[in-house]
Order: sequence, then C-alpha cells, then structure tokens
Amino acid sequence: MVKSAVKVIVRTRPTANFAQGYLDVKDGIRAININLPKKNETQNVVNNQRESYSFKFDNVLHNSSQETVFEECGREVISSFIDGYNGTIMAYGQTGAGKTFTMTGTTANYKQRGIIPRCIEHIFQEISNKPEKAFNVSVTYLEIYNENLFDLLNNDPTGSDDYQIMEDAKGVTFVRGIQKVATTSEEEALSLMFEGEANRAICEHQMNKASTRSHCVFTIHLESRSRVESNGQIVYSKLNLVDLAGSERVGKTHSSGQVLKEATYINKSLSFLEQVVIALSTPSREHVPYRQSKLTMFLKDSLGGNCKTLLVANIWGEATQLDETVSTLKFASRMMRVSNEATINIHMNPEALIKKYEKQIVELKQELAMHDQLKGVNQATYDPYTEEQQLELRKEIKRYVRNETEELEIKNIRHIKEIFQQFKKMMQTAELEARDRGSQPVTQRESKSKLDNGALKGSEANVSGVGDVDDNNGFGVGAAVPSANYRKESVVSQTRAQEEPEVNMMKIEEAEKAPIDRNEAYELFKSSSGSESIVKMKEETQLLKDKKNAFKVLTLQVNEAKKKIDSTKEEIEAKQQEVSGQKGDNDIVDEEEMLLYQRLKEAKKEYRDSFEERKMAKAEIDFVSRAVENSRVKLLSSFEDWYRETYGQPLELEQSSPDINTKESFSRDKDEDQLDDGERFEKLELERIRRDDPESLAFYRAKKVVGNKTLKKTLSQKR
Ligand SMILES: Nc1ncnc2c1ncn2[C@@H]1O[C@H](COP(=O)(O)OP(=O)(O)OP(=O)(O)O)[C@@H](O)[C@H]1O
Repeated sequence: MVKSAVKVIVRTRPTANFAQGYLDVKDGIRAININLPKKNETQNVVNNQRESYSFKFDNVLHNSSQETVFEECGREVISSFIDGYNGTIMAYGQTGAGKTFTMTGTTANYKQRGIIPRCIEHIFQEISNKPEKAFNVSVTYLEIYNENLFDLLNNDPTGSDDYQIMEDAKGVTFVRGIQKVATTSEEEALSLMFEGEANRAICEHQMNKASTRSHCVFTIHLESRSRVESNGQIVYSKLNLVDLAGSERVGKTHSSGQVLKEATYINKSLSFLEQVVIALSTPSREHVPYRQSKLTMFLKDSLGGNCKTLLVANIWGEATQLDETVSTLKFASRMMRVSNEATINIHMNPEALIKKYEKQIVELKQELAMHDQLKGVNQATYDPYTEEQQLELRKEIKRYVRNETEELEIKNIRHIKEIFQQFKKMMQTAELEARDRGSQPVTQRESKSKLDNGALKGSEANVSGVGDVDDNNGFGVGAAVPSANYRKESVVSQTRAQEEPEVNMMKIEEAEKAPIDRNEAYELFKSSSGSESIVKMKEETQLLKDKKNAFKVLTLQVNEAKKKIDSTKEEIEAKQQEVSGQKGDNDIVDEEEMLLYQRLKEAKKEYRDSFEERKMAKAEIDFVSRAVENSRVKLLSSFEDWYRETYGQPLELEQSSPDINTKESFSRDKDEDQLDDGERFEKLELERIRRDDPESLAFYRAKKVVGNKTLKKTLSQKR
C-alpha cells in the first residue's frame, strides 16, 4: 500500500508587472511569502487584517515551462496510474491565472501543449513498453456548468437530464449516459481531446456561457491484464484531469443576472470541494459531504482513499491580484492536509471467476451431501438426470396424465425441476409434430390408405385428436394416421417454393463447411449484404474525385491570377521606366497606366477570391477523404463480421484487407505524381515533422482530424 498526501504545486503565470516587494516566491525552498499592503492605513482605522502570510508547498514553479510542469506534476501520477492506482490532477486558481494553459495548453502549438496531451503521449509510450500486459484505454470528457452535466464527446453537447453521476458496488464513480470512447493510439486520444475542446467552444457559444465558468474533467480509463500469467486479474484505474472553474469570489465581481448565478454555483461547488477536503483531512471525520455538488460527487473516488491526487494552484503574481492569490494559496495549503491511502483496483476476470465458483459449488455439494446424510436423506444428489432417469420420469408423467396413477411422487426440488423439464420437452415435441402434420401434402397413397381405414369421414377428416397420448413420443397429435408421418420420397408434387429453401440450405451448409478464398468471399459479400456500403463508398469516392477536380481547376485559376498580377506589374514597371525617360512629365499617370493599375487591382482580387475558394475546397477534400477512409474501415469490418457469420470462423489476419483497397481502386499511399498540390504540401509537411520533431506527429494528425470534423459541423450549420 502506498501512502501519500495530496501533492500541491504552485505555478505562477509569467507577468511583466510582478508584485515585487509584496510577493516573494522562493522556488528553491518551495515557499511563498506575501506581505499585503495595509488597507485601512490611510483612514486611521485599526487594521486587524493579517498582513503577511507564509506558505510552504510540495513545489513552487515560478515562470516554468510546460515541460517542467509536466515533469513535476504528470510523471509520477502516470506511472502509478499505469500500475493500477487512480490519479487526479486538478488545476485551481482565479480566472486568467493559467489553469487551461496548464491542463490543455495552447492547442495550436505543440511545444506549448499542456498536461492532458502530455499525459496521453506518456501513457501510450508506457503501454508500448510493457508487452507483457494487454491494455484497454478509453476516454470520457465531462463538463459541469451550473450543476448541469455536459458530454463534451457528444457532437451535440447541449446537456441532457439523462446524465447522472452514479457509484458502482465497488465505490467507483461514473456518469451514466455519457460516452466512454475506446482509443488504441495517442492520435485517437488526442483527437478526442481536440474534439472535446471544439465541442466546448460550440456549446459555449450556443449557451452563451464562458468556459471559465465551468469545471471540465478529461478522464482516461485504463484496464490491464497480464499476457503471461493466467491469474485472471484485471486491473482498473482512471486518471481525472480537471480544469476547475475560476475561483474568484462573487463579491469582487459585483455581478448580477446570469453571471451572478454562475458565480454562485462555482463558489458553492468549490466551497463543497473544500469542505470535502477538510473532512478528509480530519482523522475523526464521520461524514464527508460528497453529495453536496456534482463536482464532489464525481471526484468522490479521486479525492480521498483510492487515489493519487495532485493540485496545481495557479497564481497570477500581479499586485492587483494579491487578494485572489492569498485566497488560492490558502485553499492549496488546506488541500495539503488530505491524506490518501492509494490501493490498486483489482477485479477478477469472468473466466477466473467461473473457476472460483466451480470450486465453491463442489465444496457446497459436499457440504449438502453431509447435511443430507446427517438428516438421513441418503439418496440426495445434485447431478443432472441421466438418460435412463429421464425416460423413467417421462413414463411416470404419462401414467399420471392418463390417470393411471393418482399423483406424482415429489422427492425434492431437483425432482420437481426435472418433471417440469420433461413436461416441457414432451409439449414441444407434440407441438412440432402437430405443425408438421398441418404442412404435409397428402399423397394419393396416404389418402387412399386413410379412406381404406375409414379415417376420413366427412368433417372428421379435419379432426386430428390433438392431446391424445402417443406411446412412442409422449404427447401425440392424435392417432398416428399414415399421412402424419412425413416421408420425402412419397410426396407426389411439391411446389417450387417448397423446394428452394432446401437447395439454399444445402448451399449454406456447404459454404459453412468450406470457407472460400477471400476474394471470392468478398465478391459474394459485395453482391449481398455489402452492396449498400459499396454503393455509398463509390458515391463518396466519386465525390472526392469531383472535389479534387474542382480543386485542380481552382489551382489553375490561382496560378492564372498570379501570372496576370506578375505580367501586369511588369507592364507597369516598363511603363514607368518609359515615362521616367520622358523629361518633365514624371508625376502624371496617363490613361494607359491607369488601366494597368485597374487591371492589377482586378487580378489581385481574382487571386484572393480563388485562393480563398481553393482553401475551402482543400478543407472539403480533407473531410471527404476522411469519410471515404471511414467507409473503407466500416466496410472492412462488416466484411469481417459477415465472413465470421457465414463461415463460422474469422477471416485470417493476412487475409483481411489489402484486396479491398485494390478492388475499390483507391489507395492511401499514392505515388507522388498522383498527388494534387494540397496533398503534396501535406506530405511534405508530414515529412518535415517526421524528420524534425517525430514525437509531435500524433498531435498534428489528431488536430487535423478534429479540424475536419469541426469544418463538417460548420458546413452543415451553413447549409
Ligand atoms: N505559464 C504561462 N505561460 C505563458 N502564458 C500563459 C501562462 N499561463 C497563462 N498564460 C496565458 O494567459 C492567458 C490566460 O490563461 P488561461 O486561459 O489558461 O487562464 P485560466 O486560468 O484557464 O482562465 P479561465 O478561468 O478563464 O479559463 C492565456 O492567454 C494563456 O495563454
């Protein structure tokens, strides 16, 4: 068991107006001293307000880089998170102190990325260094605004009353209804972060709320199991990365209306967070008021107990912000008193549980047998009935139904269950036979035989005597008239409709037995359940082609306009030289030159317009390419599902994809000469990143994906 207190790190936002003399930041000795100016000095009023404060923290990061902050805050939490401990990193502080900068960073700049993208990067790195374990990573992104919950991974993040914070039997908190998205790579997880940020901005706009007024929690969920030991253990852990709402006090903001309402909610939830923290740091505590706010409910399993918690207190070291700085530091130092006992969250996997239960069952049976013996119930057994026992029981039931015996002797619960079981089987057999008889064509021979036997007389011909007892099969469907026994060879005529299903059945049976070559299977799939997807993908591919053609035309237009600009400029220059050669007439612009300027202006406008249009077209191409790629992946996975269902076995790995690409005649890796300008630029850019800064590749790719999605949203809103 690891014992740790909540770690508190103070980070200062760099400023040119640092409050020298009032604020003394000693990062070497991890302390901050504050000397407040006396407020009432000038009014000759006795000033009881404390003037100086001294705080000590786990660390003080003064004007530090994002990398240093991550090294101090993220590393340790991540490695214990990978080992199965929950972790929480929270950014606290007044609006503008740098909470979002600390947690997310600037999304436009890789070097300035914050704790969340760095955690994602390191988690996937650590995972790849542990081949002996299998990991599943998933992500949720929650926003709490005015005590309402919003799912930032939902493309319509306008909140829902269905979202509810719950707690499972093991005390793990979760939000019912929000999306938990599985991710297999750094790039995917980063895309989700960017998507959440984009949704947050959209939601902010739609609901007219500032992001600073809400709490945001990006949670990474991890599930790991050993690949080498079969101990059946699954280790679960979650890492909450929290960007808290601005902590400034309501009084200071002199607010009203919506702003006051928001401020009240924030102050309440932060104050409950503080109460929870104080309760947790009091050893004799009886009750911790988690349920007072959504934030504390959600963080319940991440503040006390099973968690490693870290608070980054962001301060803004300017003289005008001193009050807020004191308030932030007070909160931060109270947080340091919380003591956590972190434990690994181990759950058993279902197979291991089954083994455990089987063992328990054997032991319980042994105990029961002993119990029966002590009570003199010698025959009690708990194994299933044998075939002979079942047959014997069926005979007993028949005798009972025929009234040959008054009652069925009941021996024990197992016996009752078996009677019901057999009774059910007999009923099912009877029903099946009744159905068979109803659907059989009557052959001439059988009809004749019925007539011979006098079995069909007038209306009696329809009476089958359902419910009579059949000695062979339990409950019968009446007297076993010859026509009731279906024999294929005796059927004189069958309709085509009756024949066909049989032929098809044979085909399927054959197919199930012998899986065919992947390409043949793919052809079959294309003409059956895959046809719709193929059509959709073809349409998208065609659309992509059209967009690319349009893009080429626009590129030509841009180049034409550029040529026009250059040639007009040359003409103007020539004209100016010609004019300057003519004495005494150098300041006057003649009509020809005027026209040239006019032409230049028009060419420039043409250039700008087609350049903008081309930019838009490029973004659309990116978007449609992704749609095609998505359809390709979906098609592949539905082909795999179809193959598994049809042939009862999965498609071999080496069989899976390549032919689908070539068959649909589009490929992700094109030759250089097949690329258009935009694609060529993108390729060069990716090559540059790969060469100069390979670690940032996933970050850029993820940003591009989300950029496309946001564009899609924007386009669809425009329509
Ligand atoms: N350590 C830092 N280095 C450089 N710039 C910073 C730093 N901290 C904050 N900033 C800049 O200060 C501004 C405000 O920061 P940020 O938005 O992160 O504050 P915040 O506390 O999250 O505020 P809010 O509550 O409004 O979300 C941003 O422009 C951010 O880029």
